[in-house]
Amino acid sequence: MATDLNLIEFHAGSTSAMTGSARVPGDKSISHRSIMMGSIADGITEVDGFLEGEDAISTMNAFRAMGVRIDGPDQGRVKVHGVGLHGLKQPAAPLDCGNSGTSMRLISGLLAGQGFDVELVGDASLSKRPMKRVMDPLALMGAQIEAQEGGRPPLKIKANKALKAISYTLPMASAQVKSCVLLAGLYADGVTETTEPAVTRDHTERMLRGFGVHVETEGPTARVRGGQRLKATRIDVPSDISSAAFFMVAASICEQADITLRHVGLNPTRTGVIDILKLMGANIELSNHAVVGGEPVADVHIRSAQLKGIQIPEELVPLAIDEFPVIFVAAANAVGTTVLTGAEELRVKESDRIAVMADGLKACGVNARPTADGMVIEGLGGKPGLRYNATDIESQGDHRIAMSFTVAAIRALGTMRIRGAQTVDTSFPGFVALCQSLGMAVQSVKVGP
Ligand SMILES: O=C(O)C1=C[C@@H](OP(=O)(O)O)[C@@H](O)[C@H](O)C1
Ligand SMILES: C=C(OP(=O)(O)O)C(=O)O
Repeated sequence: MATDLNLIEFHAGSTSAMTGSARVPGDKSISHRSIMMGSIADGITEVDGFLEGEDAISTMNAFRAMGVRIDGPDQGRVKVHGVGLHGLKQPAAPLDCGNSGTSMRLISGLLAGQGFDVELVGDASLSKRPMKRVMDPLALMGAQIEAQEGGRPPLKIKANKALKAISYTLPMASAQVKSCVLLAGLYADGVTETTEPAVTRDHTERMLRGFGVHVETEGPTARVRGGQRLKATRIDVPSDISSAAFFMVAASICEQADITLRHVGLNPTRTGVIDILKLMGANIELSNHAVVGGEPVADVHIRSAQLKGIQIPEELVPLAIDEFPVIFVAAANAVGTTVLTGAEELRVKESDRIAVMADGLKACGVNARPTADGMVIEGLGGKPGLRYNATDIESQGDHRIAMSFTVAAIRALGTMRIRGAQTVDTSFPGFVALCQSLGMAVQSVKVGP
């Protein structure tokens, strides 16, 4: 996708009331993994609630190109006809991971131990993101991978059917790196072990177990023995808490809001955003708790609240890593100062989310000071009636930037134009319709060819 072009703009205006209930689309992390594991399983895996966003579709197309039959998606239903642990075939062309870091990093782990050469490419944003973090452990396992200057995509992976098991301590808190090594570990001789410096999302470990693989976890360490076969299963994908987060903040900062988000995935390695918003004084209640396919879910009820600035606890950072763009919007509307530290990973996402959010908030009249590993934001919420300036925002090829400023517009003085907003389809197809259904004043306007 041409992420640097302005094809779609969102025109978002102030909103004083939000009501209703909604179900946001399926979890992106779980959707990717359902295709990857379904593809190398024995038998047919049926998936419900699959995210029909471009990132998950990139993963789907990559496995189709390696000979896997995948039916759907049809209203969230997908059938993956697994080819078994050693059944993937060499693709005829490079695999296009689009905008998706998860696709490139997890697939490189799965493909490091295959009997064929393969190349992984991505769009302009993905082509700037660091891949050395997965190349280093895979090289220790004996994989041969070439990248561009500075370890950037494209990645060329050489055929190699003799991976060695390793014991790897991750230098950064990254579920993508952990998952990459564990997936490569399925093809290694012996037990592969990862140790993470802080808790990160554990969907890979949970889903591997769902496919009958024995994964041992002990504190920060996960272990998998190579050669275990995966048995096809059913997967019910919960709604993505990262997508729900936009409405948690929207309803919190809106003057009169009372909304419910249904069936949201509440895996404890993902709920940092709820903890952070509650520390800021948000009015969030959970009900209808259930467990689907090994993942906890619940309905999330949010009402308006006067938020206050906080020092964000560092241990919550990896548990809310994708939600910081919209947490910054919450902070901009709080009373007092919010300080984030220990979040340098935000600089290597689809955009540099510290720099891009600070620039956008400053253009809105908010005092936002970026730091090397976070941000200091002086909230405007304490001054009754003070609303920030409406302004134009560039999404910079980053879906979460586009959606965060759509939420920010709730308290803008006039209409905000969010440029390059087509990128939202990577993780949240139907975003604008869902905003409208809850009462937000936003339009999608086609401006490009
Ligand atoms: O494993 C995953 O599905 C993801 C892990 C996180 O990335 P990192 O591992 O780079 O922190 C997150 O930002 C990304 O959206 C999805
Ligand atoms: C960082 C993200 O995704 P990915 O790394 O898969 O591109 C995200 O969705 O915010």
